[in-house]
Amino acid sequence: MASMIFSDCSSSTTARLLPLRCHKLHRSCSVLSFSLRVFLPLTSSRSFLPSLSSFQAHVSSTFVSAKMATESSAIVIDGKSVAKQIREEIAVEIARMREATGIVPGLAVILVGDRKDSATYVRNKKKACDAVGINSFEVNLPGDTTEQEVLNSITRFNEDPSVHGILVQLPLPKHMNEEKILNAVGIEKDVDGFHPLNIGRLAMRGREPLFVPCTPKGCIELLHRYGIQIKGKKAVVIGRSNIVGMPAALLLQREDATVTIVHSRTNNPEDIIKEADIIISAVGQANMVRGSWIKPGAVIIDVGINPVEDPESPRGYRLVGDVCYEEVVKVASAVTPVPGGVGPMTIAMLLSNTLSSAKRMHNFN
Ligand SMILES: NC(=O)C1=CN([C@@H]2O[C@H](COP(=O)(O)OP(=O)(O)OC[C@H]3O[C@@H](n4cnc5c(N)ncnc54)[C@H](OP(=O)(O)O)[C@@H]3O)[C@@H](O)[C@H]2O)C=CC1
Ligand SMILES: Nc1nc(=O)c2c([nH]1)NC[C@@H]1CN(c3ccc(C(=O)N[C@@H](CCC(=O)O)C(=O)O)cc3)C=[N+]21
Repeated sequence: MASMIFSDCSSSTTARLLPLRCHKLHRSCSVLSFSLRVFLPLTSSRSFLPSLSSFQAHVSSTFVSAKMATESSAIVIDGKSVAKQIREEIAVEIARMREATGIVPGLAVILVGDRKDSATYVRNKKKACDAVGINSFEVNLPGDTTEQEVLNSITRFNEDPSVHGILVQLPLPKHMNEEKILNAVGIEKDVDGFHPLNIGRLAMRGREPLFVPCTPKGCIELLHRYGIQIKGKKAVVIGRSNIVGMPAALLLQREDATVTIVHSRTNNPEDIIKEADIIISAVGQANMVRGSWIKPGAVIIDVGINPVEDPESPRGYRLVGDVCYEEVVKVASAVTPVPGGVGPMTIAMLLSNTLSSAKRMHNFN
């Protein structure tokens, strides 16, 4: 996690989710002078999962024309609710598979070292597995363990038929060769989608990866489920890491967006970002993207998870995104909050990849 910092943005009003009636009708929102398309969550026909929508059941159309509100005008893309819905869909599928075949999907997580944030993520993944009926296997190794010991655990899980997905929690301790370790995960169990063969296939036209990395997949799934068109749009991805930025850009391109990547050496990033219809930010800098950088009506997916000091919070800090939420919510047409945006989707996609893996291995559709 990035170190804690104060930011101007964090000192203004606290970000709040819009009430659902604002998503639905928009009559309760005050109106500005220009129109925009308002996006409603929907069970995407392109979704990898069957249609099952509880919180959307009352919403009949994909798009509703509406006016932009003067304050807190953007639609809040509610990743927490969408992730919950997806987990429910996955649980139904897992039960169906178990009843038909007796097979229960299994996910193995390898955690090396004692980083608090990593331990929290791993705990949350285990809870999520339990809730949907995935067996979870966990290996905790001390920070000073050898690379060989990590490789041994991977080999064991590669050979274990009750394990359908293997995740090595990142970051690894500095003395370890991340490339060597990630390469050891069998490609058919690479539910993180970090194996170079999966990433290579993602990058190539006409090739299909066995798994798509969870966080970028979660970003695209949110766009689909909110009926936000990607094809033909100008998209900017901020950040080019192997686990988020780069695969997010590849996925957007596969969805027929025209994609630009902004990174730490980009000149005049604001000018490039201002052109974008869709922005995915994965930087790790609290509140970096300001309202003035955004084209009115743009859609913003904020991947950043940044702790900022907050004496009023029980933990002494709270999490904010890369985007100055209070500012962009007034300019964008839709935005993901932090927390409650992309984070829960990452875990939902991990469960989904694990289920797909088990189905593929056992030829179950
Ligand atoms: N919600 C979720 O599920 C997840 C959230 N995260 C969060 O997303 C954020 C990014 O994670 P990750 O991709 O692993 O981070 P990395 O540190 O690996 O990558 C950050 C990227 O941002 C770029 N960058 C850094 N500073 C700037 C800047 N000022 N302007 C433009 N680009 C910049 C870097 O550029 P360069 O390449 O030039 O160095 C790099 O490409 C973090 O906050 C992390 O906690 C991560 C994974 C999952
Ligand atoms: N091999 C590997 N795969 C990963 O997918 C991976 C990883 N390593 N290392 C670390 C990052 C980070 N990551 C997150 C997952 C969920 C939330 C999440 O659920 N966040 C909640 C908030 C949680 C809280 O309050 O602490 C939210 O945004 O609402 C965040 C971050 C996965 N990562």
